[in-house]
Amino acid sequence: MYPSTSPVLELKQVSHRFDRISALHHLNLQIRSGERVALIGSSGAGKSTLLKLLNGTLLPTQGEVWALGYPLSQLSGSKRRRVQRQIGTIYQQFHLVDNLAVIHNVNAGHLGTWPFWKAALSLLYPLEVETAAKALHRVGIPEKLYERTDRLSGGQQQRVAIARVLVQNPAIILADEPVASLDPERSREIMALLQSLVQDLRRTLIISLHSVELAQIYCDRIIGLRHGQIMFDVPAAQLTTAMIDDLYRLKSPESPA
Ligand SMILES: Nc1ncnc2c1ncn2[C@@H]1O[C@H](COP(=O)(O)OP(=O)(O)OP(=O)(O)O)[C@@H](O)[C@H]1O
Repeated sequence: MYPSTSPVLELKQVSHRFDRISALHHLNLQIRSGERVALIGSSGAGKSTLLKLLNGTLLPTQGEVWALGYPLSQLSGSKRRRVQRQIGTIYQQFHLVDNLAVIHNVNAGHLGTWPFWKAALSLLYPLEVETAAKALHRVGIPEKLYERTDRLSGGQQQRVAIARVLVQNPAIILADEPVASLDPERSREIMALLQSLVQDLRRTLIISLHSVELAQIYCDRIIGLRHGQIMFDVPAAQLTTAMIDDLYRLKSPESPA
């Protein structure tokens, strides 16, 4: 069992470059179990890159990312995948298979643990129906179990993506702008759902958001990223207008007017 006092995610002097673009520079960060952390900052600040480093989709070009006590870049493929199964990710574009019934998309949460034959069989005769139904019930759309996914609204599709993560049952949930495609009311509903799920299930949430307001309402810690660096890392209640203005300012102070 992973000790609850240790950080569940840790970045030690992490930098990441894409060829000539330096996306993140020398980040140091610790995230503890149960925290709800929002990443905010302008387009291109490095939020998605940071989330990809945290779930091991990308390995840093410098430094080390530790997840649940393991240094990701030093793990063999199978060991890294085992740690990655403990980290579920939700995306802006849902990443669902449109022409399949909802149950198959929810069951995709088992793909990290099911052998190939089981996944293939389940496409013909859905397996673990009760688990999928429970997850859909938890996200508020139990009646959609056998509906074709592309017949659902954007908000409902995001609920399916969240149900898939529930089935995966990870310790950590990452969300990359999960409400960016939704209207304000649907955005608040999805944020409230994520907040209640991670609280009830005692999970950790790291979420990138374009809305500072949503970050303040639904998260307890806010990290501001600017040009690949951490500008601030504060409890949500301590975020000030000046900090927000500084974060989204178009020019840096040293730039000529
Ligand atoms: N695959 C890639 N190849 C090259 N450059 C990349 C790649 N992915 C991201 N970048 C660059 O890295 C920097 C950080 O991008 P990133 O997507 O992490 O920002 P972001 O804060 O998530 O932006 P947004 O809010 O628009 O999603 C940007 O300069 C971007 O152009």
